[in-house]
Amino acid sequence: MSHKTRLIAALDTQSIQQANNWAHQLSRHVDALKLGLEFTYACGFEAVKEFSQKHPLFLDLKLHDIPNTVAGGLSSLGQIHPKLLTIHASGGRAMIERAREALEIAYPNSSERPILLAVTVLTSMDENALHEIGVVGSVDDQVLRLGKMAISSGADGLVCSSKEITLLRQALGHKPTLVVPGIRPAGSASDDQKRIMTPTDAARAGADWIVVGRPITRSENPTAAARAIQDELQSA
Ligand SMILES: O=c1ccn([C@@H]2O[C@H](COP(=O)(O)O)[C@@H](O)[C@H]2O)c(=O)[nH]1
Repeated sequence: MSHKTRLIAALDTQSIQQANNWAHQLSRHVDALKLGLEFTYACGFEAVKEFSQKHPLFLDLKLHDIPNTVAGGLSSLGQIHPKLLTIHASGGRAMIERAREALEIAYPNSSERPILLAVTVLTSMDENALHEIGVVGSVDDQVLRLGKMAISSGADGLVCSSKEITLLRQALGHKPTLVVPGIRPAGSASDDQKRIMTPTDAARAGADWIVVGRPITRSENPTAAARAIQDELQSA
């Protein structure tokens, strides 16, 4: 059986009404919806909680702090039941281990526990950006280093770009969930995303989930844009 790549639409907005409108238009055409910093800071956790009761949710808050604070943050998720959530791999082994422990306590039933994803290198960064923050070597080296460390520390999966999927699969096998933003349909204008691929190429590379924001939400017809991406994934 061929590998199925699932589609997440990123709803980056400060408006509950806008998020609900998009969810209404998109929920039959995508596999999950992503809320991140913009929605959470503007609309609050009650709004995130309500949303999570209606839709499969990827809660992308990318926690990055000392282990005790990250563990405390995850313990406070309470009634929110995201399907996937994120921390930064660069927070280090102790932070990831504590994040894992906190989730196991907060969600004792493993079938309800969110998939813990560690962000390797943001898809908006290229090699120059990495060098500027003092990382020597290639993006591939850094993704691989962080990816191996994060999985061995208890992360269930990684956020990476499509360009690193083959490398990560060779090193880590097929168990880790690979979630891939930086997706741009052919012909898209360039923007802040640096390590990009089309939906077709990401599916062929073996992404478990792709995350697509602006190509859907800024399109004149978000439903048609999501359906076109699903069609690409089906025929990849
Ligand atoms: O490395 C990363 C990690 C997370 N993201 C998030 O994905 C979406 C992508 O949105 P687009 O509009 O399709 O660029 C966005 O919410 C980011 O926060 C990422 O892009 N890269």
